[in-house]
Amino acid sequence: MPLFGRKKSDDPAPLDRTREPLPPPPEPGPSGLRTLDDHRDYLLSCLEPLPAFSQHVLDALGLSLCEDVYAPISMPRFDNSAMDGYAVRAVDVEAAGDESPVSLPVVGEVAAGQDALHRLSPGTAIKIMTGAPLPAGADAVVPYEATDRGSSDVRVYAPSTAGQHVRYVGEDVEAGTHLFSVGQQLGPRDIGLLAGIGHDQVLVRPRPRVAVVSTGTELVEPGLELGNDHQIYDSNSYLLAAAARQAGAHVFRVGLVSDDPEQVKQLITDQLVRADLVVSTGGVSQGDYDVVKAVMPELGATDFTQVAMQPGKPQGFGLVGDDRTPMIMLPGNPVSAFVSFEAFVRPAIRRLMGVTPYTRPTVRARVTHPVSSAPGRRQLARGIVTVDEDGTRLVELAGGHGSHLMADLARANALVVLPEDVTAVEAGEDVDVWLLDEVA
Ligand SMILES: Nc1nc2c(c(=O)[nH]1)N[C@H]1C(S)=C(S)[C@@H](COP(=O)(O)OP(=O)(O)OC[C@H]3O[C@@H](n4cnc5c(N)ncnc54)[C@H](O)[C@@H]3O)O[C@H]1N2
Ligand code: MOO
Ligand SMILES: [Mg+2]
Repeated sequence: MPLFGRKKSDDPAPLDRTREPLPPPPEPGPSGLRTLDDHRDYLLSCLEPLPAFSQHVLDALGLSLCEDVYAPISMPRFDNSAMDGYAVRAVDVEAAGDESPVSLPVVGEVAAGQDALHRLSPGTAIKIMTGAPLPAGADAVVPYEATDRGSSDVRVYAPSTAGQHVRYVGEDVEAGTHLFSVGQQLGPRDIGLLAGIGHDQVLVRPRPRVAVVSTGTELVEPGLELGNDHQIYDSNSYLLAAAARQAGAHVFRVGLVSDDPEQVKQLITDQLVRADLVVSTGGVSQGDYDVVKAVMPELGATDFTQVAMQPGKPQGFGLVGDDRTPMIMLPGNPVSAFVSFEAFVRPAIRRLMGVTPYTRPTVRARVTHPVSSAPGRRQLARGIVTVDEDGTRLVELAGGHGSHLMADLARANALVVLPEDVTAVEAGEDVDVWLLDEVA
């Protein structure tokens, strides 16, 4: 069954989200706001990995395996040649040298894919190509370069030893070997090995179908004319669709909807037939037109809260519609939306995919300039990480803290994570960072 374009009703065992009530949301932390960790853990506790599908191995790239895989065949399947040359008995050419070549009659030939029809008799040679089965009676291969490449007789100019240039059955993988475990995320080399043992299908968790929606009456689709002096282009649905795709999701970028309660409700409802997760931006703060917060409780999403983080303080979450599809409602400022994606949506996508760890690994880096942070909030500042000639990881901030500063976000390659109780870091101190890109 194709994974793309599948409807939820196609799922072999649709998730039954109706039985278990949601756990109660966590209590506020020391600052009076919910901590980032509590909010993320709460979201994750309300999600379960998607049901497994049998999938073509190539389309399983990046997906999490739902079966243990054992090798049905050995690799190599048979003793074979590692070189183009002549199959011989090593003992027949042990005296060979530049000045004292050994001459052997060539009694046959075997290429890759062919059966080795003849048994090698003592004192003879059989032409053999790389990957061809070693004829019975032979125990070594002499490469062409050590011979005169003769056709009816061959002169061998170098001695050989038993086993030379022979690849033995099972020396790579023995039939029955346990190769892959449940939960393993498949990379290109794994897919090569799966194909090598003959698997065209594997059982994996599918890519979550993630619908991304921007809300805001001021928004205009990129490529269209801005209608008045105060309209802006919708960057969030592109930013988050790209980030979700990079995280492994199959993304539907739904685009934008104005701050009209009925339109927001209708558009979200329309997505529920296909989405495993809905992500929206905007409309979750205190404003008069913050409609997401106003209308989503009618569809079942009720957890609107403030998280002790900067940026990304206002957050919404809930299960919406009859089948209680998870929906994460992020703040509208683009940097807040992105940082919230990293803190909550990326882990949620990974949880749906059954891929661990859910969170980005934290690494350490040395700040090159002093950094300040608001008390009581976990700071997730845009940073630029480099590696100096001693191999020390350095980080400087990319511009200011403003959550509208998109160009600084684009040139950053990391988020600098400062704990809630830290208000200042001096140059030369080490801090935690999440690397967003590979840093040399
Ligand atoms: N009185 C208060 N006002 C605000 C508070 C607060 O605590 N009290 N919090 C501020 C913080 S922090 C954030 S973050 C924002 C969150 O706002 P909303 O989630 O309600 O988002 P909007 O009001 O819809 O938009 C905020 C801002 O972002 C721009 N935006 C929205 N969507 C997009 C998009 N798709 N592409 C580009 N830019 C977008 C929008 O034009 C606004 O400038 O609230 C603060 N206010
Ligand atoms: O929380 Mo807002 O995201 O600080 O700008
Ligand atoms: Mg607002």
